[in-house]
Amino acid sequence: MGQTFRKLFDSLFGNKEMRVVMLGLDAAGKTTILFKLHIGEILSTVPTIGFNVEKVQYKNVVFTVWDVGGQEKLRPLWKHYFSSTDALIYVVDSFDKDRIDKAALEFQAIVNDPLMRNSAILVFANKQDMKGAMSPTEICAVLGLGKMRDRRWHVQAACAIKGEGLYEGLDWLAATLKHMQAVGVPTSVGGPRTVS
Ligand SMILES: Nc1nc2c(ncn2[C@@H]2O[C@H](COP(=O)(O)OP(=O)(O)OP(=O)(O)O)[C@@H](O)[C@H]2O)c(=O)[nH]1
Ligand SMILES: [Mg+2]
Repeated sequence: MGQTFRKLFDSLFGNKEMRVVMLGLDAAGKTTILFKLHIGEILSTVPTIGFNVEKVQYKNVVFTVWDVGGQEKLRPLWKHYFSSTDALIYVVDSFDKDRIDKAALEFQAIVNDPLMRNSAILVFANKQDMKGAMSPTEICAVLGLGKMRDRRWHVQAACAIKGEGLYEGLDWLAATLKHMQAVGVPTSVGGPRTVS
């Protein structure tokens, strides 16, 4: 009986736990976003060697966010974080025009991986405070999102150091994941993760 109530409560209020992997080239702003979401202030960040992981609760959804270092030598490790992942947060430095094509290539490799074929995709077009930064529409075009008709994706303008756009992005993610689960669309592929 208790279990039944619990299930009813969860289905009404969406007390869900979601696994999210946050990727992007080095210096895109991933760790800044994680810190800002979790503790609401910015500590200075150093390039992540390996990963940071934090639980962030927002709108009855507990996001376990894996923030994985983005340096070139670390990118081959990204795939170890794909199994059982419900959502990808891909962070782009909108001011780094020199590396936007590289960011797009890495993005395509992630979203085309069989283990990521169901995951919802939130793109943060970060560093919008920088004069001359690419707009979310430009980022959307370069990443090739317009062609991805069978996926749930959203590009969110953000400025991580000021915290702008971050909760709007999570709003979309929470609503999208809840909707996918409510209508029975799978969000993840694979069994329990092996990397800890
Ligand atoms: N101007 C500006 N700088 C930002 C913003 N977000 C992050 N930064 C800066 O970008 C630099 C890199 O940020 P990190 O959060 O460490 O980047 P990362 O994606 O975690 O990098 P790796 O750990 O190497 O993969 C830091 O100096 C941040 O202060 C932003 O919105 N605007
Ligand atoms: Mg980092």
